[in-house]
Order: sequence, then C-alpha cells, then structure tokens
Amino acid sequence: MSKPIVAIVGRPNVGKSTLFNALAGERIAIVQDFPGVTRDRIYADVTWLDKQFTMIDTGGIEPESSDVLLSYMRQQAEIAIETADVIMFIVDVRQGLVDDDFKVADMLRRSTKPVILVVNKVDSFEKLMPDVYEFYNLGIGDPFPVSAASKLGLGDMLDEVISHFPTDAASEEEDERPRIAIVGKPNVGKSSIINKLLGEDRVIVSDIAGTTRDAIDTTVTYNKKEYVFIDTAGLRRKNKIKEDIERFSIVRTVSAVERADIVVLVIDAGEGVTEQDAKIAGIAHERGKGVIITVNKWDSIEKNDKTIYQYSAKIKQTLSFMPYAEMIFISALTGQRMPKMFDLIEQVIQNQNLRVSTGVLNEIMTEAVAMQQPPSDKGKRLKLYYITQVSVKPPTFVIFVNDKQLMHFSYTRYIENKIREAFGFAGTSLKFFIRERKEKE
Ligand SMILES: Nc1nc2c(ncn2[C@@H]2O[C@H](COP(=O)(O)OP(=O)(O)OP(=O)(O)O)[C@@H](O)[C@H]2O)c(=O)[nH]1
Ligand SMILES: Nc1nc2c(ncn2[C@@H]2O[C@H](COP(=O)(O)OP(=O)(O)OP(=O)(O)O)[C@@H](O)[C@H]2O)c(=O)[nH]1
Repeated sequence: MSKPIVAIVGRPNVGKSTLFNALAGERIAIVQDFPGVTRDRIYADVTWLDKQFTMIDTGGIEPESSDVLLSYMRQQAEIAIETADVIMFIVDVRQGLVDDDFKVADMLRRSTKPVILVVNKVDSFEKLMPDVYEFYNLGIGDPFPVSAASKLGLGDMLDEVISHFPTDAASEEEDERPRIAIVGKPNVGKSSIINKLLGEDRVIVSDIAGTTRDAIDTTVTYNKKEYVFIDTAGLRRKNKIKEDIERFSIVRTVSAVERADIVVLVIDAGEGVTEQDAKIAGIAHERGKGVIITVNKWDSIEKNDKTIYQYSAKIKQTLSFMPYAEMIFISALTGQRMPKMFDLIEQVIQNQNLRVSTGVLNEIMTEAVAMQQPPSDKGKRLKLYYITQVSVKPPTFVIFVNDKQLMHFSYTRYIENKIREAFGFAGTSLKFFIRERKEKE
C-alpha cells in the first residue's frame, strides 16, 4: 500500500525536528541487525484518525551564510514539491515573518501541491494569536498555530493535512501497473538503466517548481504489460551543497520506495556495495518492498569464473538483513542481462502476491516445531498454536502463541526460513505478527 507523503520544510531552528518528534509518537522499532535510517529521523510513520502517512523531515543544517541558506531552502522546497502529497511549511512566531519565509512561500505557491502553513512556538494561544495573523501576509492561506514543544494545536493542523490527501478514487491504488523504483547512489547508472529499458534516449525532465511526479515516472511496455519506473536520478547535478546530498537523496529515496512495489537497488560494480547502499536497502526492507539488487557496469570490471560468487557473497554479507533479496549482474551500457530484469520483476511481483493456505502453513509450522523445540524461559515453554496469512505485498502472517515474550526473534526467523524453504518468496520480505492467545485447558 502506498501511503501519502507529507514533507516538512522551513528555516533552521523553527522547530521542525520538535514537531516531527511530536507527531512521530512512537519511534519505529529499530531492528537489531539492519542499518535503518530511522536513527537519522528523516522519516516516520504517522497515524491520525483513520489515516496513515509517511512524514519526511527535509531539514537539518545550519548554513554559515545567508546565500547558502537560501539555496539550501530552495533545494529543500523543490524536493518537497517533487516528493510530497502535502507540504507542511513551518514558520516561527517568535522570530516573526522573515524575508526567507517569503521566498520559500513564493516557491511553494507556484507548485500545485497543497501547502499547510504551520506557525510554531505559539506556546500561548491567548497571548500570541495576534502575531500569528501576521503570517497571512505570506499569501498561502490560513496559518495553523501550534506549539510543537507543548503539543498544542496539532489536532487541527493534522485534520487540515489529511483533508488534502488524494481521495481513494484518484490515488495510485487504482493503478494496477507494477511500480518499480530505481534507487542507488549518484552515478551508479540509474538513468542509463531506465533508458536502456525504454530502448531509446529519454530526456530527463528537470523537477522545477510545479512539475508533477509524472515527470519522473516512466512507463515501459514489456510483453504487452505496462510497468511504471520511478526514477531518482539526477540529484547530484543540481545540488550545490555537498553535505546535504545524502539527506536529500534519502528523502527522495524514501518517497520513491514508498510509492513502489519493487525496489531496484543499483550498485556500481567498480565500487562494490557500500554503507550507503545498506542504508538505502534498509529503507526498502523496512517498508516491506520487493527488492532486486542490481550490480551495474558489470562490463567495466575484470572478472574470472569466481568473480560473480565472490561479489554475491560480499553483498549478502553487507546486506545480511535481507537474505531474500534477488540479485542480478547487468550492464546498462552493453545491455547484458537487461531482459532478465523484467523476468525477475515479474517473479518478485508474483511472490509479493502469493497466498499460502492456512492448512499448509500450519503443517509447515507443526513440522518445524517438531524438528526444533521452541525456546523456554523459567520453566515455561513457548507454544505455537496457529499461523495464518493475513495479507500480501508484503506477505504478512500472524502466529498465535501462549506467551509473546517467549517468541524470540531467532525463532520467528526459523519459522520464516521454513516457510521460505517451501515457497521461496524470493525477492520479498515477509512480515510476522505475534499474538497471544489464552492457553487451552
Ligand atoms: N517555545 C517553543 N520552543 C520550541 C517549540 N518547538 C521547538 N522549539 C525550540 O526551538 C529550537 C529549534 O527546534 P528544532 O526542532 O531543533 O528546530 P529545527 O527546525 O528542526 O532546526 P534545524 O534542525 O536546525 O533545521 C529548540 O530549542 C526547540 O526547543 C515550541 O513549540 N515552543
Ligand atoms: N561501463 C559502464 N558505464 C556505465 C554503465 N551504466 C552507466 N554507465 C555510466 O555511468 C555514468 C553514470 O550513469 P547515469 O545513468 O547518469 O547514473 P545515475 O545513477 O542516473 O546518476 P545520477 O543522475 O547522478 O543519480 C555515465 O557516464 C554512464 O555512461 C554500464 O553498464 N557500464
């Protein structure tokens, strides 16, 4: 399911992080063994009423000069316009209206995306409301007064945010075409891959204000079936502030991954798999997407008959939190194994949508339990009563047990492996929920 994306923009120190943390509520659990970007607090899941969305904090630097600040803010606004469904523009009632606020407001106004003007640090509505009205001058609609620190006004603001979400009828859910995000570090060959898949050179549309998402989506027809490719290329060329390339590229990656069914993580064969690749892979893993690790520029390295195995082993080691990921070695330059990409994509789509009957699942579980005794603690042994698949994309299972505390991560992993032995599920993560059920007499 693709969730709406809400981006937070605003000058440094207006309280973006504070607001982000106030809304994010419970932190996303950091699974022990994968390098989630959650620690950077760039994105978080938020639920308000019956709506869920992904919130992205685009901010985070304290530039030295006002020149740099403005160009940074511009970039931030562009990224938000490009990636978000709704933009939250945060200003600071204590500092009042400043020139940069007007400049950002101008940019945001020119986009077609809904913008919610949030006036932060209104710690007392009574005292500060007159100052809030000043922000009408920005010309982007009603200001919503909040205090991120004291969690005031957040409800009204969130009501407004969710009221702008695309309605179901207009949403991408209606679109049955598989969506594939091509992600990876700058220069690994993302655009080249899309061009090759297209079979022709495509003009890369720049994402200036007002350009819609479609500009970076490319439809490719293969075997009479349409696939939508979401491209995240091109960031490096436009970005002048080096330090923020990584944050901005993660913001873009998060939004591309969020919208995708399958993530193609491109790695440069000459460079090998890096920490940043692991971070990007972590996003796809956390979002439960299909994953195809694509080693590109395979033409550019010297190889013997062992190279591909050594390469695979190294990748599996670095990305050990996603042993299920598919892997392919290609050259966008020569076209080597490019047609195989569609076959892989098709397989992963099928695996993401695979449903296993409850009867079969319980047979597998019973057998697994018989082969390896469940863990026990203080004389109490874990009992697994029942397993059932509750959804697809990613395939999600619920296991009913006598005591959740006893269901160790490693035993869940063991059950997962048994299910994979039987059904493969290659290329997709599997999700497990553990529920407690009263012990039967
Ligand atoms: N009085 C008051 N202070 C606030 C409120 N929200 C944030 N602050 C303070 O404002 C300062 C900046 O907050 P941050 O959340 O770090 O601001 P930011 O916009 O994320 O800043 P950058 O990370 O530099 O972009 C901190 O000292 C906060 O404690 C608020 O609602 N009321
Ligand atoms: N040898 C070789 N070079 C390649 C291959 N694929 C891409 N390149 C080269 O790698 C460079 C970067 O390719 P792009 O497709 O622009 O990379 P990108 O990932 O879209 O880069 P950004 O737009 O910066 O994110 C170009 O010079 C390509 O010609 C390949 O399979 N083999």
